[in-house]
This record gives sequence, structure tokens and C-alpha cells, in this order.
Amino acid sequence: MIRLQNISKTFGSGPRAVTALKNIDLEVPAGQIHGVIGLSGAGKSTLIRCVNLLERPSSGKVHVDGQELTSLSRDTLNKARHRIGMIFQHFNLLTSRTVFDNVALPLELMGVSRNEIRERVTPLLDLVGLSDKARQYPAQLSGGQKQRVAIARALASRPKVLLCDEATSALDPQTTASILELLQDINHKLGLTILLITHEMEVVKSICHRVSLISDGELVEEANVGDFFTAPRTRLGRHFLNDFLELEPPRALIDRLLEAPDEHTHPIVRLGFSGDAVATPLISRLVRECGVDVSILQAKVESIQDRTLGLMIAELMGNADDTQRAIDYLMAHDLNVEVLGHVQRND
Ligand SMILES: Nc1ncnc2c1ncn2[C@@H]1O[C@H](COP(=O)(O)OP(=O)(O)OP(=O)(O)O)[C@@H](O)[C@H]1O
Repeated sequence: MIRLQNISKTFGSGPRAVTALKNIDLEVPAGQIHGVIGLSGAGKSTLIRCVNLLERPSSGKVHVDGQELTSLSRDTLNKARHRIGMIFQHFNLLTSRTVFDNVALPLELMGVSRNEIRERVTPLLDLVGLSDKARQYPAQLSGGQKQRVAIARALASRPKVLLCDEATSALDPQTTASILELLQDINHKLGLTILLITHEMEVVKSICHRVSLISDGELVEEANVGDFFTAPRTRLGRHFLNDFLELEPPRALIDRLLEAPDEHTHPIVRLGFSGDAVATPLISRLVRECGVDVSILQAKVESIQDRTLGLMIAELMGNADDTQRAIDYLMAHDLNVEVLGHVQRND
């Protein structure tokens, strides 16, 4: 439904040029919810704005619903944009128009008749749960209600794709959850393809099927959400995950960590496990089979969509050969093993 081919975007020219996107390839099949996550300034907004050409890429091609957009005339592009709805962090409603008239606006611009507008807007207000607010003005609404109006407006032209630009970043956690639920509901009921950008892992965890990670204008990792949360492949992916799970070693331990092992140290490992490994008594087997002791420093179990994810920070206690054997054993059982460093043995 969405295909970005080798998209690059540079703002300005000469020594002050800023390259916001570099050779981005991205595909989102119909009906999928795809999240793009990255730190501030990574290029997320530029990327999503390239999909409907609010921002024109410096090079590359943008395909939406089988149509290549960068080569279209202005008129044909405007028509193609009816199939692409968009919502924003700050809602962008017209304050002088009622809720009904905000939702009706795109239809008025398309020349739809008054009667048909009524027939189309009323069920949309129902869909977003705002039937009783039709005659109110944006100033009379909460942030969550304003975003519901913006969603109804984005759906008015019956788009196939919805772009969400940090749509929940201005909302409190409870309202965020209700808007995410609405987006998921729309995805199910209307089969709408959703591309969203966010800096919040919670958003990705709650509703996305797939996720791409953007760093400094480049897509550095792409995965199914279950895989990403279980075993991110990049350092930045692990940073996002550990930050989200709040599974960092205690400060006192970080201060004691040494980079290189010697005969007087034990490794500290962070273990991520999912699938069968969650239900298998791996730690007790490790102790028996590898002759090490395990001191568990932190542990938690998270449910990510249909997956269960176990996480643990532990000290592996034994001689260098045995602790290495233990690490190999864990890896062989499909655990994600990261050696955080080494601590002096107390024995
Ligand atoms: N119109 C513009 N003119 C010049 N530089 C721009 C413009 N828009 C974005 N940039 C630059 O492009 C880079 C990517 O910006 P972008 O807004 O896409 O990042 P982002 O990941 O959405 O960040 P944030 O989460 O802070 O909104 C930044 O270095 C930014 O300063």
C-alpha cells in the first residue's frame, strides 16, 4: 500500500545543507500498522511528510496504493491525496468551525453535496464517539476529543492510508491509550493501512505490527514488533528497549563494571528470552550443566502483543571456562545474551 524507494531529503544547500533522510526504503502492506521510531531530529516527521508529499523528497520515489506520487501533476496529486489521511500532534483543527464542520471541510473542498456531507459525517462522528459534540467548537473539547475530531476529518475522504505524526505525544497516558484503541479499531473495521511516527515505545508496543528504527536520517533496523521487543539487532534498538523496560543495571553495579575480564572477575549479563524459553527452567539447567552459580540482580516478564518476553540481569559465578560455557549454552537455547561487563569476584 505504501512503498518508499530510495528516498533522500536535503534541506537547503551549500555548507548549511541538512540531510534529513538518506536512501530510505520502506514497504507497508495493506492493512498493516507500521511504526517508525527514532530520537528527536532523526528524520521521522520528514519521512512521514514525504509519503503525501507535504515534503517533496530530493530523490527517490513514493508509491501509495499503486500510484507513484512524485511524477504526478498538481491536480492528480491532489486527487491522490484524498486516499491519504493525516493526523498531527497538535490536531490542527479550525477553531472557528464546529466539530461537524471541521469533519465536513475536506468534503466541502472536494465539492461533495450538503446532503451527502451529512450522510458521511454523521457515521464518522459516531465511529469516533463524538455524536453528541457535533455542534461544539474545538475550544470546548479535551485534547483526546480534539484528536478524535481530527481522526474523523482524516477519514472523511475515505482514505486507504492514515499517516499519524506523533498523534498521541500531546496527550496523557490514559487518553493516549484510548486514541490508540480507536486507531486499532479503525484499522480492523475499515482495513485502513496506518503509518505512524513516534518516539514512544509504548505506542509501538500497543498497536504496531511492524516497526522501523530511524537514526540520523537512515533506517537502521526493521522488524516485527514481537521480534524487535525480544531481540533488537542494533545498539539503538537495545537502547530504546532497555529504556522502555527500565531494565538497566543498578547505579552501584554500573560503577563496579569493568570492560575486560580477568581471572578475578565474573561476567554480568543481560538476558532476553521469549517463546519456549520463557517456560523452560533454563537457569536451573544452566547451574547443573555448566557448573556455574547464577545471582539474579533484576528480572521481569512482559507481555508484548501475543508474545511473552522475559528479561534478566544476572551475575554468572564460576571460572572463566565455565562462565563462557554458560553463555554459549544460553545462546544455543535462543536467548539474547548481552555481556554488560565484569565485576570483581568476592570469593
Ligand atoms: N524545513 C526544514 N528546514 C531545514 N531543516 C529541517 C527542516 N525540517 C527538518 N529539518 C532538519 O531535518 C532533520 C530531521 O528533522 P525531523 O523534524 O524530520 O526529525 P524528527 O525525528 O521528526 O524530530 P522530532 O521528534 O524532534 O520532531 C533535523 O536535523 C531538522 O533540523
